[in-house]
Amino acid sequence: MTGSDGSHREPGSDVRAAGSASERAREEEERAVEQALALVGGSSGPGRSGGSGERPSRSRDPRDPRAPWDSRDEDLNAGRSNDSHTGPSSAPHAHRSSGGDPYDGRDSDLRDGRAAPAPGREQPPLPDRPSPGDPAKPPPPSWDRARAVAARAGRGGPPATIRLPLDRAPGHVLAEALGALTDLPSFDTSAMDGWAVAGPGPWAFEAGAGLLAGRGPAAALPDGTAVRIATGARVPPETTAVIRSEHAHVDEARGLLHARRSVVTGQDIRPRGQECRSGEQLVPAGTVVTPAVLGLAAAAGYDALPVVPRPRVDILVLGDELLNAGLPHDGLIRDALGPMLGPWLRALGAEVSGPRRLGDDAGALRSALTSSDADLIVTTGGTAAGPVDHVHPVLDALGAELLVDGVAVRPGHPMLLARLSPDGPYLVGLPGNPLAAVSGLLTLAEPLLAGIAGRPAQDPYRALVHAEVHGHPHDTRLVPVVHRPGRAGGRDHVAPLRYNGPAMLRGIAAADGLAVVPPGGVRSGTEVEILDLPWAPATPWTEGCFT
Ligand SMILES: Nc1nc2c(c(=O)[nH]1)N[C@H]1C(S)=C(S)[C@@H](COP(=O)(O)OP(=O)(O)OC[C@H]3O[C@@H](n4cnc5c(N)ncnc54)[C@H](O)[C@@H]3O)O[C@H]1N2
Ligand code: MOO
Repeated sequence: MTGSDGSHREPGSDVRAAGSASERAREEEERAVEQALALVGGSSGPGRSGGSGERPSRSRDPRDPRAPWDSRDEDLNAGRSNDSHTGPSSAPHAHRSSGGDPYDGRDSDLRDGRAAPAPGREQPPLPDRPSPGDPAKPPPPSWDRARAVAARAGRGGPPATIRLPLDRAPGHVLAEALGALTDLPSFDTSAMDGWAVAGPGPWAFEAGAGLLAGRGPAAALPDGTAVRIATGARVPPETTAVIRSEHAHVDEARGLLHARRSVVTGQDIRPRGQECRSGEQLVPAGTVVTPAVLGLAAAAGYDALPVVPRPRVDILVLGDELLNAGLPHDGLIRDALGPMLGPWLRALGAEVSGPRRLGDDAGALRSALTSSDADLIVTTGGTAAGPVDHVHPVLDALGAELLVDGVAVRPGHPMLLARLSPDGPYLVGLPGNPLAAVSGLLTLAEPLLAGIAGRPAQDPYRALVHAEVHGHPHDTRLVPVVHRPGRAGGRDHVAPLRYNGPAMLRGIAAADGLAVVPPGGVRSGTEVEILDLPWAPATPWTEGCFT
């Protein structure tokens, strides 16, 4: 397999000056570390990145349900500041030159030797580069265009509909609008435990349990009388109000009921049809079936729901160097993608089979592709032009149509989208570098699956960022970020995370989104487009997130 990140320094590969001469020197060094961290978005808090007191806000949804923040960012900060003084992992930030932190993606982005543009600065046009392995290939599509192609491909087929019993419907997308099958409530209902009364009081009443929920219709209530009633019971005809038991005085001796406060006609009665009338649309087609939608559907009379079947996805993991268990040894490494992709794809609404580990075996890949009955095959690794990178040659041999062959995005530029045959499965080829694979998953697989599943595309939104994020000279960068609340009247913002190199998962593991950084980069205090990760609190619900 092709090694892609030979130029990366591993955390700790830079050596910090040990044993500073004086306390002041140490303080100065600490300040320098903080400044370096701020430049790569690894710093947070007052006086570090931004530090102006202005807090950018998550601008998508003012009703953002994100809970007030817990210890997450404190933990991250603690980790960082500890690292910056004692841990090996921050050493590169302390001593790197302004040329680039190995973990902000710049060094891998700069294999062609061009300098990273300063955020927000206009870039001169650059000549087209050859794509991996094939100098004759046209330049790859932009990140936006690649996503649009994938989304359109997903929406291409005729929408399928199945009916699933309620307990199997969560996480699916409604194929049709849900109309109420009944009025809700379906009869006039008491909203409180108390007394149903007719006309002005006091009211004569009879002893006994009175009217309970779930019983048949009661006789009409004569004027001047009252009957005990439970919450949820049918209100008898001619009832003018319900009086809560705590607002009623019962004169047992005289058999009379008195109201302790004035009675308003209709009080504490839920009239039939208050929430909806039969046939009224409750939720539109395309809605994800959440637990709340299930409850509403059940209340409105549904036993089964019309939904779009989940897209079926086969995962094929390529690479002879991969281990399924234990510690890396003898040049072999753990497969990080097999364990990650199944749950991630389920969270995107897919029904997943695999991962199957095929090694670097073109024959095995070919027969796995031709025998698959999935809607989408996701492969990992083997997308580049190394001696055992078999994805392109096998797709060529099968006559597959390449819809996207490389994308102008870092990491992940060798990702691809193909269709094996006009009616056959799609294939998303994820690069082997783990963060590059995440990039391919969100750039190509996510919009394709959303299209197949009838799921509405994630609304793009922007959030403020309190750090400069450097851009690649000509490609979009996807950078792991975490949302942070504004404190002390400040505004919510996102903090870019370190350890965002193509071969690293440490940054994305702490992230709840990816910043979409345009080639010009992003200046501190401005907004950047955010792609939510499936576990971000505001992401549309899917069953996969909960199972
Ligand atoms: N001549 C060129 N070579 C490469 C280029 C290029 O432009 N020209 N691009 C590099 C980039 S960027 C990437 S990304 C990789 C993509 O290569 P492949 O998709 O062929 O991936 P592999 O070579 O199979 O693996 C790359 C890297 O990732 C490790 N890997 C693979 N699978 C896994 C896994 N399941 N879990 C953890 N790690 C995995 C693998 O061992 C390699 O280190 O191509 C570059 N080359
Ligand atoms: O830069 Mo590659 O696309 O490692 O991901």
